[in-house]
Amino acid sequence: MKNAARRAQIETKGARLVDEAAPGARLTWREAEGGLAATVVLPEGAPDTLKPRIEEGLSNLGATRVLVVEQGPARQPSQPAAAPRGGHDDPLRLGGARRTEPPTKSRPRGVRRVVAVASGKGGVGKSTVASRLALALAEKGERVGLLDLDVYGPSIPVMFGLSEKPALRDGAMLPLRARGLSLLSIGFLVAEDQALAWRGPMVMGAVRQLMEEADWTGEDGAPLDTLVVDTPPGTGDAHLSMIQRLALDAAVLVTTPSPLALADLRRGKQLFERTGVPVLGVVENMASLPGGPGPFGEPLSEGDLEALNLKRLASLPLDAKLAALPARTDAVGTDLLGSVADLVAAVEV
Ligand SMILES: Nc1ncnc2c1ncn2[C@@H]1O[C@H](COP(=O)(O)OP(=O)(O)OP(=O)(O)O)[C@@H](O)[C@H]1O
Repeated sequence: MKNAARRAQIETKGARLVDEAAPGARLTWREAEGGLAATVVLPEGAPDTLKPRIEEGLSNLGATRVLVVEQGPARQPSQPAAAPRGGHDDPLRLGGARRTEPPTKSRPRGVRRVVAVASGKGGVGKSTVASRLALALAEKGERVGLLDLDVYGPSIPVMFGLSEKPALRDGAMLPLRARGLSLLSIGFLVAEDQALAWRGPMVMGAVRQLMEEADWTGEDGAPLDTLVVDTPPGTGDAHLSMIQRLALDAAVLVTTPSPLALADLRRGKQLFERTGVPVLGVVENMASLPGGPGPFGEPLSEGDLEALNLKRLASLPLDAKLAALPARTDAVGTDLLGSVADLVAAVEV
């Protein structure tokens, strides 16, 4: 916003308005759409009537965009993000080159529990595990959503045969439905082959929209029990910046048993724990073929996992049924993740 005096006026009046309406709420501003966008985090348990009041008040003051969210359950404070730097770890500069303040964690609207599925490298089966885990939770009677934030290769649209753009309700993006799941993907907002060509801030804008401006509440008004998040592969700044913005309740790591897996697992575990997110353990993928080890060699040893203080949650074989799209209506491997689903369903929120 060019006019500094006007900006200062909006910020001051906005701060007073939020302070009076909801003492203890946090208000942050950022430049957006040629003006000022506001994000307000209300204290846990704030009455629902506050949100529209604050949205209207700040819009009337001149905010171009207002997002009001409720604080998730208390957890360890997160470390500020490492300085964004681009380069190998962050080719899209998703770290947010212009960020000047630590990000605010937000809990997606209409969601009780958020679980990330993550891997240090691409192609290890993260989306395969995320989609089967979501279906396995749904088979257990949970209301489940799957959020695909994999900017490097969003697979959910193809996996579930979806190509429509999400509808909007009161400015919030509504998930699509398939196989009993609520689904949103970066691939619904941008064609898969275009995602990498996008400039970093544009990609981050789409990611933010999916994380903060979606409403997962069902048509009957009930929230999701669990939102499974398929995160982009990696343990760099891009990843850190993304997970710092989501109020995650737990994470599941996915790996193949390659010699480099241990270093990846260590980095992945550290990344989540640095931001106060408990890691439930590891799903080892493509770990075996009938009668022997899989293409990546022997499974990870108990000793190695113990040294990392990580539990093996499941060990999936290289199997055509896991290569099949989860949109198929017959069983496609959810049985293999049943115990992981039990563990996730037991995560207290
Ligand atoms: N256990 C398995 N058995 C057979 N095929 C598998 C198995 N796990 C994954 N695949 C196949 O391997 C490919 C990569 O899997 P997937 O897309 O899940 O990996 P990813 O880690 O999410 O990759 P990306 O980082 O590119 O998103 C897919 O074609 C998938 O069907």
